[in-house]
Amino acid sequence: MPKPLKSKRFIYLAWLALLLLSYSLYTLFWWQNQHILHTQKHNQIAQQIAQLQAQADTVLESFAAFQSRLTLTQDKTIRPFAELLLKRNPHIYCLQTVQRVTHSEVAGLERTMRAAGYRGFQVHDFDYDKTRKSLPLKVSAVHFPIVFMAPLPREAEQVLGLDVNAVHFLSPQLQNSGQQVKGWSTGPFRLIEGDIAYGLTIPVYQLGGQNPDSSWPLYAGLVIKAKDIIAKLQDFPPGWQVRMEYIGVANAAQVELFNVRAAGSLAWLDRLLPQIEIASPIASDSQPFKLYTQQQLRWQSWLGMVPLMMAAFLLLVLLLALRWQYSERLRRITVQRHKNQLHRWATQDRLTRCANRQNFDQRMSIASQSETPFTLVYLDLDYFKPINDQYGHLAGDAVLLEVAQRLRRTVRSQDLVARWGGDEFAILVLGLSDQERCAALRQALLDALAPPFIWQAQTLTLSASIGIASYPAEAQSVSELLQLADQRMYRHKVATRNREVEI
Ligand SMILES: Nc1nc2c(ncn2[C@@H]2O[C@H](COP(=O)(O)OP(=O)(O)OP(=O)(O)O)[C@@H](O)[C@H]2O)c(=O)[nH]1
Repeated sequence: MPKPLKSKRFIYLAWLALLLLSYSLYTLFWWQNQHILHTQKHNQIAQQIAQLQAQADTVLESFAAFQSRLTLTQDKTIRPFAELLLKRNPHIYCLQTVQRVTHSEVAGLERTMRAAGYRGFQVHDFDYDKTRKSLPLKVSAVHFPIVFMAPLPREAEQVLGLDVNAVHFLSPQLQNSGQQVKGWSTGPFRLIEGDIAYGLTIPVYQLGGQNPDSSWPLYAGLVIKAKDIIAKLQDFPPGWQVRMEYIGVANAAQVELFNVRAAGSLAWLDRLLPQIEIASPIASDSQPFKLYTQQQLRWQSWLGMVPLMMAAFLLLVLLLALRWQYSERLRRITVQRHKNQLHRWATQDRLTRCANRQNFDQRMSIASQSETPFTLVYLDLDYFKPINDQYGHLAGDAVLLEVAQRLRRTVRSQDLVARWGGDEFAILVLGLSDQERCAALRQALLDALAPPFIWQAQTLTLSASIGIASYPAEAQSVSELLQLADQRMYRHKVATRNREVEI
């Protein structure tokens, strides 16, 4: 049959569509979830870096405050303090002081430092030659020698007094530092040993010190290696890439501080999935950096929740199947109830719930065809019309219902009581044919109707005329039987009337 096949195909398609929809929703939910998780992790990293920056600022400020009470030649006092600070903040690579001197003052500074105990003190250029030896000092108006405070480099004699004048990342700020009162960060630069680092510098307000040319003569500085920042960050899950860029000056020579990928390889299938990318500035006045995080999404995380999803889907299917089965059962029950009702309406009288005339006719023909002897009792209520007229139709209905119940109570369960129409009833009594028993039945019926019926505090008297005829003893056919019973009932009615008239 083409119809069920079509609807079956529709059901399969509907399920497929539902499955696809569920997986699409699941993927959307997963994407959202991954985005939230990524944002949380990104913020966590940004917060960790901001904390390191705040620590670096504090260290530098305390170092500068300490230095403000001392001169550079008193570095024997400064150095232990600087070492202590570094011990407590291992992510800081080194602490240093930077002095601003004019070209003519360089020789004087070298003399003072040598006299203070640094016999090899000499101001060099910042750059090294191929053998890693410092280059001689270039001639320029102002120099910025660096004195390393902690840790003390191995070749201290050689390193002490390096000049940062030529250093692209520091020089411009130092030159203009007359206006600077706050600390500032350098862009990223490569240390001599190859690591990427960045520096922080802050003017030292020397108490009672000289300030000959309105520029700050002394600065405190520190250096942080990028890899020390990375070491402080938590491990990144596979598929992650974290990058930090300097955003302080637009034309900085090097902007990237670090760019790390998480360990662990990705499956080639993962590359089919999209990536999540977030960028945010790191909140710090002196250290303008921007953090970028990128994550290659992985099938592994997508599959992670699939069993749960499958379970939810199967549960849904199960619930729908149960619901369908339940509604199918409900539908069948409703159809059956409907059929029963239709059957009742076809065979029963609506008011009295007795059999109706068609049903009664059918039962009589069945009995006559199977040659079962039976008796027909035909009963017509007396003076029913006046009840209707006097008390109304509702009273008449109540009387008809009461009569039907009394008749049913009087006969056996296998006998059939029917409402013939109006105020007429018929009873089919199977197997009854002898005269005496018929007379007894008539009397029983009259007795059943005899008690008065109380309707809304009104006492109503019930009586009926009864005609009885037996098949096949007294009639050859059903119609003959009906006629005979009717005649006898009528005769009974007339006789009753005459008696009443006589009385
Ligand atoms: N309340 C009610 N009245 C009905 C119903 N069907 C028929 N009747 C009424 O029953 C009455 C029957 O008429 P009759 O048989 O002449 O009334 P009756 O007073 O019993 O007359 P007799 O048989 O000569 O005693 C009519 O007035 C009909 O309107 C019904 O379903 N409900």
